Amino acid sequence: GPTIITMENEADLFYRQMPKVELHAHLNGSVSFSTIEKLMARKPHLNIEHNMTAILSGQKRTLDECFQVFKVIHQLIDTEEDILMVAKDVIREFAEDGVKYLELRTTPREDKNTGMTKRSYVQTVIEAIRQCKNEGLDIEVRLLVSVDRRHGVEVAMKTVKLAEDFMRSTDGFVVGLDLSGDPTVGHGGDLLPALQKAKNCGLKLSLHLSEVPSQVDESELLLNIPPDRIGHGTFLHPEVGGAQSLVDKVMKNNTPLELCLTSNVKGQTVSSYSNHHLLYWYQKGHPIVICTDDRGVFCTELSKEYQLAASTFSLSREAMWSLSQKAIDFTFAPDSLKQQLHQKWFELHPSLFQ
Ligand SMILES: CNc1ncnc2c1ncn2[C@@H]1O[C@H](COP(=O)(O)O)[C@@H](O)[C@H]1O
Ligand SMILES: [Zn+2]
Repeated sequence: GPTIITMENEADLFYRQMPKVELHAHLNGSVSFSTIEKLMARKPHLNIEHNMTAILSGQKRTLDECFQVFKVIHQLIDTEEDILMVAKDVIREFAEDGVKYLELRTTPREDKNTGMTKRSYVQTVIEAIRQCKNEGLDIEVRLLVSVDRRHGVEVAMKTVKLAEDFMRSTDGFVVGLDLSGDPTVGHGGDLLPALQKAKNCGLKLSLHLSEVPSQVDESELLLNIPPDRIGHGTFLHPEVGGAQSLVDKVMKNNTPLELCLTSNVKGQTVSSYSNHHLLYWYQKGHPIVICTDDRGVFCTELSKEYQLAASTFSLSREAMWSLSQKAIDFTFAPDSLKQQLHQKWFELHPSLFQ
């Protein structure tokens, strides 16, 4: 029959073709269903089903239940071979969605049974980035090493050392450190020495901050470092129980916020798309960047997040383009690469806005 191009299809295409920057993507949360299927075939004895690794559309979970999902995914991905396949698939899929610059983040894991060490884990992710580059994929990828706040300051210190070693030894692939993990466990303040050490040695810092309510004291301490970017910042502003002093600090330092709409709605820290704090910061003209967080777990795409933000807040395509272009300046990439990306955006603009 005839092909009917609906408005939705046309918008899908527009946001997929729009060049984009992804700055907040956890590797193991970004694994697509097709990759999960390959992993399940490798490990049939685990008896894992799809609804254990992803939160389908219309479904919601508590944040706590989201963290149970990561445990299942981690069971499926426990060898260097798995990591290589997963990282390559994730990079390829971001490229297919029109992402031109990707900062992946991941928590180094070791596995006594398979012989995987934290060092070989990071090495393997870097190998995947190299292979994708050699295959000519139209995407630049950099890596942030993640500190899981649940594991405490000693592990954090070791992770920082590992990140530092890789930053110095591997032609610029490792650019920073991420603080993540279940925000209801542990206190970010305990990790200050590790985060400070990372900052001092030249690693850029992206910190999950105020992802859940009642973390004013912790956020205050973390903002004093200060971080180079903030993940979520959902409960920073006074209207949601944060504090004006936190907002003032973020604004004084002009610290960009990484915002992940679907993640926050499906994890129920934000009650609906229209109540997302994107609007609060956007109206202030504060630097924000739209991200996916965990595109596999939350069943989304970066293009979809842009489309959702545009439709929820009635933002024009030019406004969305401008957001994606400004995000180039919030990357942890060197200036030369930022310039190349700006050039790419400049060249692609006419093809999207005739
Ligand atoms: C939903 N909001 C979130 N808040 C905090 N941390 C999160 C997160 N989503 C993911 N992670 C962090 O990323 C890990 C999975 O990827 P990697 O194994 O590191 O690649 C999770 O175990 C958690 O530590
Ligand atoms: Zn995150």
